[in-house]
Amino acid sequence: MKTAGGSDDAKRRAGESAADRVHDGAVVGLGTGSTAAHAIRALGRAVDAGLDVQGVPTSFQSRQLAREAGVPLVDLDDAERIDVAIDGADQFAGADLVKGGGAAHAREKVVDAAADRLLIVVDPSKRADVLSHPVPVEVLPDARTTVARAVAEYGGDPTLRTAERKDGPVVTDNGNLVLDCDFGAITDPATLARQVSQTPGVVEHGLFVGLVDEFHLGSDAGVDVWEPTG
Ligand SMILES: O=C[C@H](O)[C@H](O)[C@H](O)COP(=O)(O)O
Repeated sequence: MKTAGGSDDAKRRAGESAADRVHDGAVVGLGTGSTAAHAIRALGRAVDAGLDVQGVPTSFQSRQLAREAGVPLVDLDDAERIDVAIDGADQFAGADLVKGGGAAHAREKVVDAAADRLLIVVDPSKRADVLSHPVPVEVLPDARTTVARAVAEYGGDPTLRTAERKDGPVVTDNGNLVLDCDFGAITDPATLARQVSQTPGVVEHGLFVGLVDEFHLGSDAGVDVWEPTG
């Protein structure tokens, strides 16, 4: 599992803090990544202690982890509602995020946007004044070149994500490819998000604009919780 970034203790504090917010009877979106994994494990312990929840996984990884932790699952298309989603981020600035370091951002965005409340769990290494992390763009395999050309026209530098323990590209849970697109400093995330979304062949991108209800930032000292403004 990807563990880059801050300390595991900081991630654990953030994940446990968000899991504490989940009420009995809730349907919970289960984000992907090393920080959301701590929330899933904490939910599993809460289920052992009697909490009644159903989890909606956002990836193969979060489904497996939830199974191991004992969190009962419901598929996204069977869930009548999602009360709260808990998810990580690769970078945040103000209320906006870059996600998709684990290539799970397409399903994450569907679940996170459908949730009544989205709680984002992060550590201090994710904080920025302006977003500048390369934006993962999931593309239909045949559209890789045309999307890469369009991204270059928007001022981005696209790189096909390659696998670490397989020759060739990363293939997402949805059977698609990922272009990591470096736009430098992203001063207008909403406009860039619209441009990339409108590009034929793009399945989903990792810019999450205006979706967050609450941040849980774990550090070695504790957890800060706040609601973004604007
Ligand atoms: O595709 C993966 C997700 O968007 C993750 O939530 C994101 O990459 C953050 O992961 P981590 O908590 O491991 O840094």
